[in-house]
Amino acid sequence: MTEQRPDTDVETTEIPRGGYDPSASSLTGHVDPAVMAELLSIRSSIDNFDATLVYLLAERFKVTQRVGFLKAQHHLPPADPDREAAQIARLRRLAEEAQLDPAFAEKFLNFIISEVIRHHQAIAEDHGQGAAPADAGA
Ligand SMILES: O=C(O)C(=O)C[C@]1(C(=O)O)C=C[C@@H](O)C=C1
Repeated sequence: MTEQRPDTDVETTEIPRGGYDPSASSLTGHVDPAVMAELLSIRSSIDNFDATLVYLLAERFKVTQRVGFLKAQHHLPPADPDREAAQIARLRRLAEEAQLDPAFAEKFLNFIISEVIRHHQAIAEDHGQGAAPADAGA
């Protein structure tokens, strides 16, 4: 027997759970309805990509948190500049192959890595040892 969902669970408006309105736009009323319909259709794909990015980033931060704990336990410095240089060179190459601006790929990776390093430093401080200097352990 299939379980009945309570009435309160049933979506009664066009705005889905979480209050997100995929049709929110400053262009409403200013654009031909057919153009608006095409725009909304393309935007639904953008929404899927953005959701995927969030999930991917969440998973990346989960694994880098493990690195943060490992580094803190073994008194290793939060940043590894040689590793970063290798990652950036690789991502720039991949970006070129994918017709993505390599400068953007580099900026994006640097942005993520600097946040990871901040997290590593916080983990190290929670372990009561503070952040190790960048060249320590080299
Ligand atoms: O691989 C590491 O050592 C990490 O700490 C992860 C990571 C990354 O986010 O990829 C972050 C900081 C380091 O400078 C290099 C790489």
